[in-house]
Amino acid sequence: MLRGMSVIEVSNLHKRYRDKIAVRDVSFTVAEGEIFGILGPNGAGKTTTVECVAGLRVPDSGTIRVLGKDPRRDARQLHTQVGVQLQESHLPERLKVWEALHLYASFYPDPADWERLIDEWGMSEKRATPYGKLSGGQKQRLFIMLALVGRPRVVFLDELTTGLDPQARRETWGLIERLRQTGVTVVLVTHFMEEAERLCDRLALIDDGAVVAIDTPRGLVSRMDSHQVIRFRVNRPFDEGLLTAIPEVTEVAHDGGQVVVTGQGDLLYAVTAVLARNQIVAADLRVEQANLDDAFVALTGKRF
Ligand SMILES: Nc1ncnc2c1ncn2[C@@H]1O[C@H](COP(=O)(O)OP(=O)(O)OP(=O)(O)O)[C@@H](O)[C@H]1O
Repeated sequence: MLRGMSVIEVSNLHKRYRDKIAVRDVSFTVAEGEIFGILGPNGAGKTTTVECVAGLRVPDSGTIRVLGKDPRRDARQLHTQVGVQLQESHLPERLKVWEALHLYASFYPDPADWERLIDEWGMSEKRATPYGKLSGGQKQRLFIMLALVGRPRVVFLDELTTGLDPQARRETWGLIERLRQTGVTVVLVTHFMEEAERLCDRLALIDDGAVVAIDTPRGLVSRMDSHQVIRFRVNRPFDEGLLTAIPEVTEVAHDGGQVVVTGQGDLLYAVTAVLARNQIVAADLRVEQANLDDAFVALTGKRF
């Protein structure tokens, strides 16, 4: 869903490193206030794309506008409006949380009140803790705060939750959802489907340096709605022809003791009606809903 004007416009981005084409042809726009995900497997070209858009790398061709400006030519003007948290960021081990924020705040003419940021991001108790003593999740919080201390309008977050345990990852997701409420536009690079599904308003699926699809998570998954899977166990042997004769059914298979029926349309109703009519009891019945994983596989023919 587009909420406002485009704050990022990328057209036909291309970038190679010597003989390796990292980004073949990437185009997308990001609207103000969106959380826009760039999702793809390792090596797909996500980081290179974001580094070009953030003005940290020079593309070989293509055009990029961030808040109407060129990230390289207008770097000085954009500096105060764009916050970046890069993959595998590091700080000196002994630098304390407050010192890092104090230092970063000094880079901006009109920084956020970083004492308040510390409170808002639940780091008051860690205020005087050195970077090297923070947990993975706390380090990520600090990096988000550092990306926000210049009061940016656009924030790039690259692989924010990679390396975090599931609980810390979920906590970080909660924090990013809070970012949404501040109205800041977020570009989130990730290779976690679940993360993209939960957080992003829209997503660009990237594979092998090119955009495969751009849509809302729901929109991407709904492309898969024509493909449903039902699993169940039966109380007695039965004639499979009963199921294959159903127009909605495309395939009937077995997985261990389970019957696995694939099909489309109102598959669940059609299958359960036939089973009931034939006095077959379906136990442990489960409908598998398509997710982003399935969408990615269907769109690229690959698994993450
Ligand atoms: N500085 C570089 N020099 C040469 N090749 C590079 C460089 N940086 C990236 N690459 C290659 O370009 C391709 C795209 O890399 P990129 O880091 O943009 O992908 P990614 O989708 O962010 O992957 P990951 O999730 O692993 O970070 C990869 O094949 C990578 O090996």
